[in-house]
Order: sequence, then structure tokens, then C-alpha cells
Amino acid sequence: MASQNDHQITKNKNFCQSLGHAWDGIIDLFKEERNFRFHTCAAMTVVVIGLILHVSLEDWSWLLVAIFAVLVMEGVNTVVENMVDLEVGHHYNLRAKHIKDIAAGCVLVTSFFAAIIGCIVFIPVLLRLV
Ligand SMILES: Nc1ncnc2c1ncn2[C@@H]1O[C@H](COP(=O)(O)OP(=O)(O)OP(=O)(O)O)[C@@H](O)[C@H]1O
Repeated sequence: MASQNDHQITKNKNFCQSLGHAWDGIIDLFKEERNFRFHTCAAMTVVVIGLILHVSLEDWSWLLVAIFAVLVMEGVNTVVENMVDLEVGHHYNLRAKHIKDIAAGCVLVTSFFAAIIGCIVFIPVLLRLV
């Protein structure tokens, strides 16, 4: 596991070190980003519902694509926010606003995609049950 206090600025020495830093990144995302925690909870709920409703293998593929697309997009949004903050700090900047709003809009578009996939997968299964 990579330490957050080792002040490393050189390239990683091996795959395990790379993996450790990547894991630290996921932990940071989870600790610091409320939206990432929300999307993780939503993803786990979808997985539980999928297991209960015995959705098909093809449907699982679509659900997993939707889940990981949202989580990855949320991570990219966080990277963009951090890079903008690193550059402009706490000053109001119109370009910073555009960049952050567009990144947030991309998360929203991906979430719509995930919601549509959820409807396509779950509505027919639920209709068969009633
Ligand atoms: N430096 C800045 N200059 C101008 N507008 C800014 C700046 N920083 C943030 N904003 C505005 O405030 C909004 C929220 O800021 P930010 O994305 O940092 O917060 P957040 O709560 O982490 O957002 P999200 O809910 O998307 O994770 C941005 O979408 C943007 O409109």
C-alpha cells in the first residue's frame, strides 16, 4: 500500500506501488466526494435488485457498463475540479466556472444514460412479475 506521506514525486518502481497509489485515489474519492459515495450506494442497490430479480447475463453487462461509466465519470469530474482549484485557487474565474460546469454536466449525461439502462432492464422484468 502506498503511503500518503512518503512525498514521492518519482515514477512508481513496480506494479504493486502503482496499484497502491491507485487504491489511495479510490479511497480519497470515497472519503472526499459525497457524489461518489452516493453513486456507489446507488450502484450497490442496483446490484442487489439485479440479483433479486435474476436479470439475464446480457442485462448484467449493460448494468455494469452503466455503473462503471457513472463512477469513472465522477472520478474524472473530481480530477477536473481539483486541477481547476490548483490553477485558480479560491478566486472567481469565469473559465473555471465553465470547465467545472461542463465536467458536472458530463456526469449528469452519464447518469441519464445509467437511468435509461436501468429502465430498459428492470421495467420488463417487473412487468413480467405483476
Ligand atoms: N473558481 C471558481 N470560479 C467560478 N466558479 C466556480 C469556481 N469554483 C467553483 N465554481 C462554481 O461552483 C460550482 C461548484 O463547484 P465545485 O465543482 O468545486 O463543487 P462540488 O460541490 O465539488 O461540485 P460537484 O457537485 O459537481 O462535485 C461549479 O460547478 C462552478 O459553477
